[in-house]
Amino acid sequence: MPTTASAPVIAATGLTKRYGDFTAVDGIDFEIAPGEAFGFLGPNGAGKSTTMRMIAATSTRTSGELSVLGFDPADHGPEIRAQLGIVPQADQLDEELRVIDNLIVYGRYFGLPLPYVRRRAEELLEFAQLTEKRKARVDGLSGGMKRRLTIARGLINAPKAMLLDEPTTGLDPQARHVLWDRLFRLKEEGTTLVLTTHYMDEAEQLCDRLVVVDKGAIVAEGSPSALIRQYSTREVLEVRFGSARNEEAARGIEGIGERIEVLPDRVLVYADDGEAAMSAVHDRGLSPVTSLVRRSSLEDVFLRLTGRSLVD
Ligand SMILES: Nc1ncnc2c1ncn2[C@@H]1O[C@H](COP(=O)(O)OP(=O)(O)OP(=O)(O)O)[C@@H](O)[C@H]1O
Repeated sequence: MPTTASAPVIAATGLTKRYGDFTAVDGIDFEIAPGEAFGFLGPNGAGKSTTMRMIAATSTRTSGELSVLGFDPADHGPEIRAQLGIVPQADQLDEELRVIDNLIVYGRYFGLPLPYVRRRAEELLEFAQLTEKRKARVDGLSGGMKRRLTIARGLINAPKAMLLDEPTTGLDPQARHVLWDRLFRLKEEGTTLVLTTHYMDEAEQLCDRLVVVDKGAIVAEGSPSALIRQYSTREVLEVRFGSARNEEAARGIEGIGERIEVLPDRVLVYADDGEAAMSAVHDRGLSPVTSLVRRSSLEDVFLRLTGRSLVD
């Protein structure tokens, strides 16, 4: 049955994917509302791409329930794919074709009429800030431009939801910001965005709500700010004593703030007031080589929940 305005765009219950004995996605539950920007945040291998492939009906689930735009992907793959915009992890552009022709050829796959596809392709080039490159061959574009073209291509069929698998992995900081700006605009226009990422800043920038995934399971769910409030302190003091001395120094810091994490290169002191924690460290006669106070982030949430960093 097609979806209604208030029904979730995507809903999963006990969604599971096994490859032989290995469970890549382990009974996850989530619901994504229309117009929401929803993220799967987790490290490499957490099962994010597998989940995206099940949503896009390009991989079958082993068990559980999944509804995408009101359809079951097991039976309605083509109907689902016709209404989704898909941005895979690796750009699959036709490198030898010109920029504009990549959009036109892709639009024709959907059986859309040529005059419509031509008009829409021009609009999307404008959106992707690639109008000046419309006649360039794809193999001459930068990584950021290729990503934007892949996003434009995913929008050719005016999708009800965009699936973006690690949209900015491999891009330099400036290209990431340009891309975030474009995705932010889509979000403002009300497009449902479903994205995977292992970058906490990307999740914080773009997601209204996210699930933190680890080893195929969801370990927490909420808005970025709610997750930070629930699982971390307001601020974090980062102190470095030199790699051989961090463990020993951490013992001297014990009792300051709410919690301490010792990483190979630094000690994190979780405290609502980071400056006060820094004074307390100095009062104990400890003098770190470097110290800084920052706000808590989703990286801290992940560390708290799993004991590991998002990016190795
Ligand atoms: N076709 C497959 N056969 C066997 N194992 C697979 C297959 N596809 C994925 N896996 C395994 O399932 C786990 C989850 O992979 P998945 O690609 O979904 O993770 P991910 O969170 O998207 O990470 P990445 O960003 O590295 O893609 C990994 O351990 C991966 O090796």
